[in-house]
Amino acid sequence: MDILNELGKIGSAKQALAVFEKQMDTAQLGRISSISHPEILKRIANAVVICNPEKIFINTGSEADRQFIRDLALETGEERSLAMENHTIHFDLPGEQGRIVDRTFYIANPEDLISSLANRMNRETALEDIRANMTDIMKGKTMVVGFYMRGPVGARVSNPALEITSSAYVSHSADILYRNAFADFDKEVAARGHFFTNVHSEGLNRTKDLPDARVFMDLQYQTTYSFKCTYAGNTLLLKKGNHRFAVDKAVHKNRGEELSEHMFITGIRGPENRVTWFAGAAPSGCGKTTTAMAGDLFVGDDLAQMWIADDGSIRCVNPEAGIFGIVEDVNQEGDPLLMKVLRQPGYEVIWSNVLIDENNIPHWVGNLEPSPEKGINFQGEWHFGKTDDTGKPIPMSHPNSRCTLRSTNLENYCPDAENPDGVLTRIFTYSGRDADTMPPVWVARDSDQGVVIGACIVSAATATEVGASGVKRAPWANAPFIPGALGDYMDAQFRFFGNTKIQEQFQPVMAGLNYFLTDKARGGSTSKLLGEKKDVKVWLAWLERYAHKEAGHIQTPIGNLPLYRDLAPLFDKIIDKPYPKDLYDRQFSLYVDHIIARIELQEAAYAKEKNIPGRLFEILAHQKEALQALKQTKGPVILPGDMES
Ligand SMILES: Nc1nc2c(ncn2[C@@H]2O[C@H](COP(=O)(O)OP(=O)(O)O)[C@@H](O)[C@H]2O)c(=O)[nH]1
Ligand SMILES: C=C(OP(=O)(O)O)C(=O)O
Ligand SMILES: [Mn+2]
Repeated sequence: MDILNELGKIGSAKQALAVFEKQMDTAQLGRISSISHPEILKRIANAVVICNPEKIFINTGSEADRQFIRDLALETGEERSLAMENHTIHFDLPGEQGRIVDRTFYIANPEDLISSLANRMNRETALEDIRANMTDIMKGKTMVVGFYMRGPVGARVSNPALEITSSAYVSHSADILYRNAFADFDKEVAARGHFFTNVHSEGLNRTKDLPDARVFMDLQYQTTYSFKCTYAGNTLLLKKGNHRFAVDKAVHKNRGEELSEHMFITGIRGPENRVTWFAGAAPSGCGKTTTAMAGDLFVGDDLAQMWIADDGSIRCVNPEAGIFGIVEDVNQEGDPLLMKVLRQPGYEVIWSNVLIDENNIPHWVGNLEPSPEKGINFQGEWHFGKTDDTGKPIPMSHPNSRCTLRSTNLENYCPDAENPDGVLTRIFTYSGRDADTMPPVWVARDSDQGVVIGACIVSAATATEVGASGVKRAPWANAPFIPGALGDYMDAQFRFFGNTKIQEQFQPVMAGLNYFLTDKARGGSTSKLLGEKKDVKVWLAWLERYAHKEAGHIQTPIGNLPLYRDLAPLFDKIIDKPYPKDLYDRQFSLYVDHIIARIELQEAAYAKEKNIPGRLFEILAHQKEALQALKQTKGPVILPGDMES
């Protein structure tokens, strides 16, 4: 039972056109008449019948249409203009500053296998919930219908998707973050035989309605429903809602041939101007944007869809075309290229949940600029020293404050982002907020070990999820977006990276990265990090040299570690920074008991899941055994030099 159709009852293109004739003016009717695919017309018409908007706007992606949407966002009060031309501020309710994981559900039939890490709701219950909340929800509002491609037009893994929303902020964001494909949409849908549908309304946008807010994903009908919320992670379901559909497709339809990952895509220039492409996973708020921006050639900062091309190489495309990035700690020191877009004129930026001062200038925590004493932020009036109900100081900006901007505005933007053949990707990284265990970089000896690195990411919670806390497992940094069983997803990883179609010269180099190791965990007394943001460039450069067999390594039970004599010159040349040997020793010593505890944590957790490939347990057992043997001879803390052969 398709909920959209069940509630809207529009079963044919003819009925859909009758709805449009009744509800649209001639200009909009003219626009929709260029769409002929009956399924597209039906889904839009059903959404119209259910939500009952006062007006409908078909967004063709023209400059005039973009301007209409920008103006609408100001008119509805969802956005407000700032001092810098083309900059606006949007605030989400204080209680909805991140993804509302507890109110996010997969719509499932009893027989459907849904990830043990996700919420499910049966179809009948979801139907009633959507009926109760979305009927007439757009009364008095303008519904904007947008037609997008998630990925370059013509790319093998790109997916067409509709974004239907009463929020001008959401459609404004969609137009910055995705490729408007109104002109190609009909053709692309016909060629691919599918498209995704997203229906959203913020409703009355009141705190008291937040308990009723929902994010639903219907895998069977590739449709999302979102209501009574505004945060883009909950509402712009072209992003994580449709990412879940793409993951499902990669795992269940094209297993071993395709993957859909929570990864940045960036290129590093190595010696003689060669370009080596990276894709890397990190949980939300753990460094994807930062790493993508550290690259010389930017393609994406959050999502990657990949496939094995006919030449036996792995190709990646970004389903998105912009950044919805965290601004906390973004500053001139660590992020000069992002700062240019944020602080210099000439770019379009939607800010969210930062502090706006009396001169209409945005400010945020960690910008290393002088801070105002007062202003307006995510919780209303703010002044320095203001505390919440519990007496805790309220920060100037919410830790999940964001900026929304187009990739083409970035100085390191690479036009290959639009290449339907993707970028030939050699290096895959996995990272999390790991304060005390893993070194800054280590490389798997083969693809199976690489898959295990991804499976074993552990990370501290961030402000990107409402109510999250503690240190948790974060498999592939993609777990929140894996609809089905983890065992199937893992099997897809082994089959993809181990696919015999991948040619020898294109074999993936798979590595762990950790930017968050602390001084305290390595014998110091402070919680300061043992590195800084700009070091990211060095870790990437070292991996680049390693992939081209121009850097040596130390073999260890967890994988290969860099040599001091390769790193020190890279620190000097790339970021002009001394790299003392004792810092290297602290960063790359193996704290064996910590690592073994991590392995045991993974073994215990995966033992509880069904159908986990045995390969994972073999590799973990082997690592544990080798670590125990090493501990016998070298002790519990092993200097990298003590493992050199
Ligand atoms: N100190 C430090 N902070 C980092 C580093 N990488 C990311 N961050 C901070 O961690 C937060 C999240 O990073 P971001 O790259 O936006 O994460 P994403 O959500 O995965 O894209 C931001 O506040 C960054 O400034 C790093 O290498 N060092
Ligand atoms: C908005 C998101 O992206 P990011 O990984 O940048 O936090 C998210 O995953 O919720
Ligand atoms: Mn990000």
